[in-house]
Amino acid sequence: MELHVRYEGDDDPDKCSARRLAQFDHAELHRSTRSTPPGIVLNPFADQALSPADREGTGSRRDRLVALDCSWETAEREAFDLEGIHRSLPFLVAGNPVNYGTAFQLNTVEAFAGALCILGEREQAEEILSVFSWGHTFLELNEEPLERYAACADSAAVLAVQDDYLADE
Ligand SMILES: C[S@@+](CC[C@H](N)C(=O)[O-])C[C@H]1O[C@@H](n2cnc3c(N)ncnc32)[C@H](O)[C@@H]1O
Repeated sequence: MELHVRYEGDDDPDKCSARRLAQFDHAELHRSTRSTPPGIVLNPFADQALSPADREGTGSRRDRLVALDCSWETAEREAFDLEGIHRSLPFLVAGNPVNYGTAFQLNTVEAFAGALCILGEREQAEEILSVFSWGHTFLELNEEPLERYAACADSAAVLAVQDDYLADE
C-alpha cells in the first residue's frame, strides 16, 4: 500500500518516525493539507475502527494509508482535516521508547504497521518497522490482537475483539 504523511513538523525531528520512513522511501511526506492525497486516514478521533472490510468499497482510495505526523499536544480532532475515510485503530500498545506500553497512542510507523497488519499486509508492516531498532517490539507486544483483528469481517467485530483487551486493562 502507498503510505502518505501530512507532516506538521512540530515534533522532535530526531525522534520523528515519519521522517525516518521517508528517508528510507517507505512513505511520502506532505507539508500541507492540500497536497496530501485522499486515502484511509488514520485518525484516533474517528468513530469507526479500521477493519479488513476497509480494503473494499468505493469513495476514497483504499490502497493508500494517510497519517498525520505532529506532536500529541497538537493532535486535536480539528487537526485531522484530511480528505478520505477516517478510521481509528483498535486497542494496540506502543512499543517505541518514547511511549512504550501506552495503549492507543502509537507513533506514525506503528500506526501504519498496525493498519497494514489489519488490512492483510503483514510483510509491508515488517518491512517498515525494520528500519527502527525497536520496531520488532511493536509486533511482539501486539501479536495476538493484530492476528485477531485481521480475521474480523467488519468494524463491529474488531470492537468486540477490542473489548477482550479493554476488560483486562
Ligand atoms: C500524533 S502523531 C505522533 C508522531 C510521532 N511524533 C512520531 O515520531 O511518529 C501519530 C499519528 O499516528 C496515527 N495514530 C496513532 N495512534 C492512532 C490510533 N489509535 N488510531 C488512529 N491513528 C493513530 C495518527 O495519524 C497520529 O496523528
